[in-house]
Amino acid sequence: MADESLFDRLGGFYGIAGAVDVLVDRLYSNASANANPAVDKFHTEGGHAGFKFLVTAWSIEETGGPKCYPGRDMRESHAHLNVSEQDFDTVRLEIAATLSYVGVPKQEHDEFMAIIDSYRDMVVDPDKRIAAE
Ligand code: HEM
Repeated sequence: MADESLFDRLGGFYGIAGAVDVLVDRLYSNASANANPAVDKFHTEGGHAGFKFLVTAWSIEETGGPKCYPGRDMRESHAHLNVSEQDFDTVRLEIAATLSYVGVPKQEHDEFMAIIDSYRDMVVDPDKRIAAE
């Protein structure tokens, strides 16, 4: 139904948790993401299951599901990572590829990617931000 939330249209808890399961596995072994030493360190130290939980809860809340995200805000949780525009594009590409891989239709794909893009300025380090033309 057109008035269903994005959360519902993505398959609710099970659909979102399933997509994040695939996404985080891909990110942990993504050589381009791990070219950022701070990201590589986090991935090497583990915390795989907890990270999947936080990204799942964030995605549930952002797409109109129940308020259940207990983590830090996006600026605070990425401040120490020196994320460049290129780093963001790497993660963005994995998110888009994962949505495609798990079969999310175009409408829902575009809506979810618009949410991701709205956080770019909070995640990219202010010193590495490339001003929009
Ligand atoms: C809009 C895009 C992004 C979303 C929605 C997102 C989501 C999240 C969430 C929910 C957390 C957990 C926050 C917490 O610990 O309380 C987190 C942490 C983290 N994110 Fe992201 N992230 C995004 C972009 C990125 C990018 C571009 C990178 C790397 C280039 C990245 C790498 C990490 C790492 C390494 C952590 C763990 C930091 C730590 O606890 O030390 N994220 N992210």
